[in-house]
Amino acid sequence: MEQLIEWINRQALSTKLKWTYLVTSGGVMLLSTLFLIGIQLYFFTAALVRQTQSQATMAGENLTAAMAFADAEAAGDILSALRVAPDVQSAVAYDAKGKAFVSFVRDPQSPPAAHDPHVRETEVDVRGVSVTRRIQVGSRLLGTVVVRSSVTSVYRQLALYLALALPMTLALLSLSYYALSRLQRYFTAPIRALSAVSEQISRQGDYSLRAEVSQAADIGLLARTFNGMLDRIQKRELELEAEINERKRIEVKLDRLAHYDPVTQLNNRHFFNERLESVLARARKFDERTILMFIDLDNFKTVNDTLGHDIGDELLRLVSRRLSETLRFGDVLSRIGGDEFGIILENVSQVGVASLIAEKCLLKLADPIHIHGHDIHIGASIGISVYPDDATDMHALLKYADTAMYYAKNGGKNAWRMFTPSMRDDAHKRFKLDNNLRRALERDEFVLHYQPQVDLKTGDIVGVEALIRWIHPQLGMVSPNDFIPVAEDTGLIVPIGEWVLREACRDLKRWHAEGHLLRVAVNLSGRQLKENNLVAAVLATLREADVDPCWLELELTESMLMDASTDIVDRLHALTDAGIQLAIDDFGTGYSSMSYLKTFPVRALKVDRSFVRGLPQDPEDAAITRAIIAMARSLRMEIVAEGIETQEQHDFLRAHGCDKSQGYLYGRPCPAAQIGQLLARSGAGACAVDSVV
Ligand SMILES: Nc1nc2c(ncn2[C@@H]2O[C@@H]3COP(=O)(O)O[C@H]4[C@@H](O)[C@H](n5cnc6c(=O)[nH]c(N)nc65)O[C@@H]4COP(=O)(O)O[C@H]3[C@H]2O)c(=O)[nH]1
Repeated sequence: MEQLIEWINRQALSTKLKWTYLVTSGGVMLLSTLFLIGIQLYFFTAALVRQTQSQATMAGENLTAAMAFADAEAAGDILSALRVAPDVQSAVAYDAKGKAFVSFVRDPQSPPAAHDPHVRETEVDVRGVSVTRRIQVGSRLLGTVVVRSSVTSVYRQLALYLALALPMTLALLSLSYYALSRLQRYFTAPIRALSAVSEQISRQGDYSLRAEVSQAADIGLLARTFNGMLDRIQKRELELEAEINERKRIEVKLDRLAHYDPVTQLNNRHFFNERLESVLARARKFDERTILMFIDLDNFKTVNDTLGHDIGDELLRLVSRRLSETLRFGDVLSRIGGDEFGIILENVSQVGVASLIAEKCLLKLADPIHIHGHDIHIGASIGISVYPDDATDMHALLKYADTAMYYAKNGGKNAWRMFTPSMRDDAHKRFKLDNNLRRALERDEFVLHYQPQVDLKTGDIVGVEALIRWIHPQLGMVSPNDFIPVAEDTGLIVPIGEWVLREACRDLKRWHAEGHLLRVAVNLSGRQLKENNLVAAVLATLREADVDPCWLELELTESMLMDASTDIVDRLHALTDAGIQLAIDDFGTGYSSMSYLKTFPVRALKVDRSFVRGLPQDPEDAAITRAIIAMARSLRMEIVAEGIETQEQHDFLRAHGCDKSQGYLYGRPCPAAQIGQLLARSGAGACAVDSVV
């Protein structure tokens, strides 16, 4: 039963309805047929009873004479006459004592109708009808006659009726089944269409499909509601799709931003570090060698500032293309900083490969790069560290490659350097310096020394150069050559430079107050020049110390001017407009082109001591020094020579028209107090140095 209910539940609604109709109508038909059969049975039996009664009555009347005369033969004939009635099975005449007198039996096998004075005159059972009639003359009873008819004919007629009714019922049921199927298909077509659409939607996920709206009120409403629901789902789906697409786009963009450099389309530092980590993990596992290279472009800043950022960007693109052309498939090239590139060479058999690749890179970058009519010469400084030879730790490898690159740059640029253990000590020292430098200012560990500058014509001290010294509590006196580059890298040079200027102005004010009118030269670092408030800060310091700007000379290097942006040029003009003098330090070592000198409001050139060293014997040094002095004259600039150690050098420079000199010959850098004593010895005004002139 449960299985049947389950089966019914599984059927479609249309099938259930169809079978409900069929079972109901089939049941009704069956019941009405049974009812008709019952009625038929009743009427047929009643007719048989009536017929048997009349036959018994007639037989009783006809038997009266034969029974009165005990004429068995005549009585037998009368009963045999009942043969013509097909339903009569037997007829028996009994005498008054109830003894059978004569009988008629159609079928000798079946028993004749028995006489029972106690039963009713008419007796009906399932096999037949028995009717008993009295035979009497007047009030004298002669006997009884019992006629029995069979109900076979009744059953036969009913069977005939059934034989006709049953096929008819089946035919009607089949017909109604067929008609119901057709009707049901017709009526349920909109529902099926609706479910087909919903099934298609769920299969294909296509929410643009719509159900056909039927005219039937209820299903039409259902279809309209269904379509309305689809409208909303489709709208939501489209919104969701747009939202997902937007999200994906942002994710891709963020991923690109996180891992790619938009200018060169190379991977960025973030990716580079991630990749290096995984490459090193692999190298560790398979005992492989990995090479790490840092490439820093030389002079990129100059190009960027002088030719503009568009050309700078294009230059980076072309450089990255050239670098990738030197590498093989699988090597990693990333832009890890403004003008810095990083290379990872995986699974390298020999360390020598690193130098080969570095050479190839330098060679590739040696050819000028043509951009918008400009021929740009760009070199590079390359630092190399090797896993596991130099270090096994990723951070150490990165630091060592950077240190080696720093060495390549400091060694004259356009070169490569492999990391060496001595560099490690240096890097360590730099690191220590960096940490200590931060505290040096607070702990007042800096002192200022001054080196006299002498007028070559008069021999008077006309100025001093302020040179910083760091008295480290453990390391002792640390050379500015060691800590100034670190201070520049870390940005600490800005507060340190401010301190130097403050100190120098204070000392100068004292000397001026003592009547020694001299000028102080202060070194300015490139980092300070980039500070927006440089001019304001310098003028404020001068104001604070009550020193006229004309007594201050700021020393710049050629490289600082070569890299100068328009902002910096404006700043330099603002300084000179305020009355401050500008001098170029270490002149002659940086750039071959002198044309930039016209752009900047420079008043003095300081000939680098490397040219002075060979004077007067070295013809080349002599020629260069003469040329520099001549050029300065034609540009109406003052010329100052550095590093004068001998009388011959002094004489040569004086003879060739050099204005001022500075060097150990006149005095080593010394504390302000000593300079004060030197000035005091020479009396008021500019003082002459005794040892020379
Ligand atoms: N062999 C030799 N050397 C001589 C002679 N005369 C002077 N010198 C040295 O040459 C350097 C001159 O300074 P510089 O070229 O500006 O070069 C300076 C300058 O670039 C930088 N520096 C020093 N003080 C400061 C400062 O306050 N600020 C900035 N930004 N840089 C500074 O450190 C550099 C080195 O300074 P110092 O070690 O004091 O070295 C000084 C000085 O001691 C000589 O006759 N022979």
